[in-house]
Amino acid sequence: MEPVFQTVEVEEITECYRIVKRLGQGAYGQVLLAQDKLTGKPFALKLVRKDRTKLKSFLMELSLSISLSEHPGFITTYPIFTHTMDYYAMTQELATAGTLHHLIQAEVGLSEEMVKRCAVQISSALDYMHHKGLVHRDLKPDNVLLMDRDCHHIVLGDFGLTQPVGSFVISMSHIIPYMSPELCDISDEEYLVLHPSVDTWAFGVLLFVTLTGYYPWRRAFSDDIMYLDYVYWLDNLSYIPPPARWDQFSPSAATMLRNLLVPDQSCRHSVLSVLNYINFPWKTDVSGGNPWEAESPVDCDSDSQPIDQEDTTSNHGMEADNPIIIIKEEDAMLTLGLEVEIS
Ligand SMILES: Nc1ncnc2c1ncn2[C@@H]1O[C@H](COP(=O)(O)OP(=O)(O)OP(=O)(O)O)[C@@H](O)[C@H]1O
Repeated sequence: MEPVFQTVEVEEITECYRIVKRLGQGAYGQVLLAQDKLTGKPFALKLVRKDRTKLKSFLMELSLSISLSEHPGFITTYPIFTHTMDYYAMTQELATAGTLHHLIQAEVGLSEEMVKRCAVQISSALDYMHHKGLVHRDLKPDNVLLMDRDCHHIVLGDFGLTQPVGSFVISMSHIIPYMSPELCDISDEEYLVLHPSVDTWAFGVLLFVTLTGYYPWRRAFSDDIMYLDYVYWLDNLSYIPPPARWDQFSPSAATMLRNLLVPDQSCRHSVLSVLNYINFPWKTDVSGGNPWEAESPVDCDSDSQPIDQEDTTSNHGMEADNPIIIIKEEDAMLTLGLEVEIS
């Protein structure tokens, strides 16, 4: 990839920027609200520690972020690479309303209208990436940045894990609820050939979370009872009621989600398939009869393998709730008036 940015080398980041506060903290660095010392313009400054990140990886993320900026569904990243003694830094447009994660109310979620607005914008952004041959790989509410609190304009950020379709992916050190079954299932000696359907799965989980305020499961793996309940339901749709929380969705929304959350990745529908359901209600109409009658199975090409089914009979029925946990570390820091330390 050709470098498309200007390089700035300074001893300390505060030589160029005035740090206002911390916006977020990641595994490899932090994101700060900063102001350009010359123009006073505010922006987000993403700092990554040099001792935890390879220069090549950082430049790859920077280049990808800059090139995706041309689409309105992605955060604008400015073509500047700053490095100090300890950090690599990139500058981005400020998402003034925070992230989707901050907005979701645990055990409640968001209004259907807002979720639909998000669904349209996220599906368009993901479809754009997929057509460029890229997989985001880290779609979750923390990486959906908001330009307004009503979600009329939202964008995707954080391309630290983004890779081309067909890349080899090794097992991750930790598993999160947004990871697809094939990602959760990579053993230490194996790798997965990356496909856009991992984003489709994460998108399905994100819609579930935003509509309910609950995770559907902790991880899409055979040791998770809620995931096993879901898989068991898929195989017995006509005979058993939906697992907990799924009864909050209208049959249309449940079909939409099941088509995204197909355990067999080759049967997952595209992210744009959600648009077919936009004009239908997504939450259950409690005044009606049983909306769960006459369910049809998940669509799957006739060539595709059937869903891998374990005997989960004994696991049927929920034992644990999974409300989402909202950590507002930066809010707490602000309330306490703590300084953001930065060299
Ligand atoms: N452009 C931005 N405007 C406002 N806030 C931002 C912006 N970019 C990131 N943030 C905040 O910083 C947090 C971390 O950002 P980001 O995910 O890019 O960093 P990261 O180090 O890759 O994090 P992680 O390791 O969790 O993936 C976001 O969840 C968000 O709260």
